Amino acid sequence: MNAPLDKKIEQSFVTAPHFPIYMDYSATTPVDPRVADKMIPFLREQFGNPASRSHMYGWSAEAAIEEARGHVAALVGADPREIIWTSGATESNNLALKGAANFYKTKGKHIITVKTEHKAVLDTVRELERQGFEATYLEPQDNGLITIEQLAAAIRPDTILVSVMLVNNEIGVIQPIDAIGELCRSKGIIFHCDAAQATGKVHIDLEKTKCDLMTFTAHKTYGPKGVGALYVRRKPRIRLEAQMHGGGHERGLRSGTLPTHQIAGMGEAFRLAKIEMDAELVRVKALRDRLAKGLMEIEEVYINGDMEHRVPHNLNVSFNYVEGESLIMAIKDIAVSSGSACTSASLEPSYVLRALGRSDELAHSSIRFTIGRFTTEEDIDFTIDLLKSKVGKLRELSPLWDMYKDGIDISTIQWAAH
Ligand SMILES: Cc1ncc(COP(=O)(O)O)c(C=O)c1O
Ligand code: FES
Repeated sequence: MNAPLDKKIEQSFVTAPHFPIYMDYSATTPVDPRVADKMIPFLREQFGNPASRSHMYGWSAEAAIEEARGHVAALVGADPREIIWTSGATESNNLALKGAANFYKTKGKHIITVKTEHKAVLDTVRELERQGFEATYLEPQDNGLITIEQLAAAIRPDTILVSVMLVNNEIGVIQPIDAIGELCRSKGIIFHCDAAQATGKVHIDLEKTKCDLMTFTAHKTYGPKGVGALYVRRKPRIRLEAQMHGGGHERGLRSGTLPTHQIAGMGEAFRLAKIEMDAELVRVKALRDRLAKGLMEIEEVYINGDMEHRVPHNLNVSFNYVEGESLIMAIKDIAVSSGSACTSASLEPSYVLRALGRSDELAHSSIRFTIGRFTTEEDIDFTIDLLKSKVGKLRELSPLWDMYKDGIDISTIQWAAH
């Protein structure tokens, strides 16, 4: 896995002389061609700076931005004035957490989050700890979900902020954000939710859900990379300390010239998601269930995370007695990941699966399949056949598999220290 990039690409074209079937939709999605078409005019004729108030170029860019703001707001039941453009979910999480913690620090310094959050939340909370805030990291249950009782027990008089994601990027489980919102509101605590993986997959209604800050990104929902948004509630009004200073764009909350083409793309992607979501979820779920059924025909396969409270496009599976990285190398014809894209560069077992109580071995032998808008039934059937054959071959080489087959309980073996 650690060969130079050009070597890796070259080798992979030897074993699979074409682009592999894409099953990594949670790392990023392809841009929908309709989204790309929407973006192009803002790179060509309508290239104006949306902040230019004195001519047609500026006005048309500004109009595109406000149209897109409306589409993003409409998908999540927000007022367009509650949507602040950012460069993606990482920035939105930083702005939400640092912005709220610093604005409200005189009220208290305690923050609650969950061990299985994305690094863009965990590392930001760690940074806040370095600045003098205190944090509690909730441990999810074996199914990946937290309970409302757990959260209630962690709340202290000085808790100012709770951050719980809507959909987990590795295992796809959906956290109970309606109940979390109710509890936080009743205690006067700000509730931030990272919904990067949720748009177009879970119905979000911020008129109903008592969430104060919500993070979005375009590139997980068939939009371009490098653009996102932060929802900032107006009623009751949530205040933030800006993290980016400059020209005072986005009502002073996020300075910087707005990337019109990116934003127009995000707006179009979210507009399409709203229209097509219900039909798409049914189609994708049928494909995911077909994949799950096929893979479960292999012996010693475990699904990670709750299957009921879960987005329909995610399947995270551990193939016991097979090393995850070797399996990924053996199945070059499909593009999957052994965890989340950001952490797959390290060979550490997934911290998300570890937090669910999975052993190192099972965490190491896990693969995340995430499918989507352009996945076909043929892709699924090909994947099942490929996995059946490669898992079988790798196990033939595994002494542990032989022992398991001979009925030896491996957990009782005393391994030599090294
Ligand atoms: C849950 C979650 N939050 C945040 C991010 C970071 O998003 P972005 O790439 O837009 O910064 C991701 C992407 O992997 C994610 O899955
Ligand atoms: S791309 Fe999802 S973890 Fe970074």
